[in-house]
Amino acid sequence: MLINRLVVIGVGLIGGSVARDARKFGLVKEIIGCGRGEANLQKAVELGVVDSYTTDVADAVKDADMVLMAAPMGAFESLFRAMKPALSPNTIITDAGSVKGCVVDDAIKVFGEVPANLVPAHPIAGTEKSGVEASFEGLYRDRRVLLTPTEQTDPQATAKVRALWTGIGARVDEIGVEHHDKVLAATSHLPHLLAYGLVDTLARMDDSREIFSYAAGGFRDFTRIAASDPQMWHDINFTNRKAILEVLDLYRADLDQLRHWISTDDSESLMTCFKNAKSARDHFSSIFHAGKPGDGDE
Ligand SMILES: NC(=O)c1ccc[n+]([C@@H]2O[C@H](COP(=O)([O-])OP(=O)(O)OC[C@H]3O[C@@H](n4cnc5c(N)ncnc54)[C@H](O)[C@@H]3O)[C@@H](O)[C@H]2O)c1
Ligand SMILES: O=C(O)C(=O)C[C@]1(C(=O)O)C=C[C@@H](O)C=C1
Repeated sequence: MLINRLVVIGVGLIGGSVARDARKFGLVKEIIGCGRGEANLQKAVELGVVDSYTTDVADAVKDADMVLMAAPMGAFESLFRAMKPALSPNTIITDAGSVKGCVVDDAIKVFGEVPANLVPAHPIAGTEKSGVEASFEGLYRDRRVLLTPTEQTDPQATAKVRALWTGIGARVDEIGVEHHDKVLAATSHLPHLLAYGLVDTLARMDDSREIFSYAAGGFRDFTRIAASDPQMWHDINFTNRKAILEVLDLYRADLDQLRHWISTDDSESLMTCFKNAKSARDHFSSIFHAGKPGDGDE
């Protein structure tokens, strides 16, 4: 058995999906859920996603082999504080958060250094749905998971977290914390910001929301992710502020360029941009296997 007692803090889409597969693949003996919303945790027990739950973080982690933090990024510092008095030095702490630098920073704030058994991780898979009822088996099959161990991280702890993810079918890579946050700002955080921004702009153009009656597949594909949980994305934008602002500024300049080409009838430049973008998007489709809920290319 890889893990005797797994504690999942935040049993939502991501934590719930890991728990389902960890059980299905026989990687864990016991799963304890922990969080704030009792109704969600009760549902998690009813669905068989966790064996039991508690809303007391210290109580949850005290005899854990591994703790998986799958709550919004803004909760991490207070979760570290709450678990600190009860943590055994043998307990591995890992997470599924979308930003990695803040996990390391929050850990240093609370523990005074990066604990040797902290293995920050990020599964690059999800959907726009949230809560345990949105969790499902197979979310991580053939999906990438990025581990960002630090120089202080014990390689045995990293190996165990890697074994959890590969055991549920994911493809695991290791990457530096800063590089992770820059790349994800560009490929995940900026698209979500733009989708939220566009839908809000259109909603404010038309109080009656009549405009949406005439929208179809293009609008749906561009904006699916604006249906994601606002708290989660609020936290991501503030915890990865620097990298997001950098790529947002780059995109703003390019938007101005697009505007300029249209206003000056620069057909060649606009066409070159669209052809480049199509070629890059076709390449992405060829390396990304779609076909799961949320993939958008179905
Ligand atoms: N949704 C995605 O596509 C996706 C993909 C990869 C990683 N992530 C990351 O995974 C984490 C969880 O996202 P999710 O989509 O499962 O969200 P979710 O809303 O489905 O689940 C989050 C859970 O955390 C609980 N929670 C909220 N505040 C808490 C607190 N202070 N203490 C304890 N529990 C708390 C909520 O009750 C909920 O059950 C986030 O950090 C997110 O950035 C999300
Ligand atoms: O498919 C979706 O709905 C997602 O938003 C998943 C997605 C992304 O691809 O940007 C969102 C946040 C993550 O941290 C990882 C994956």
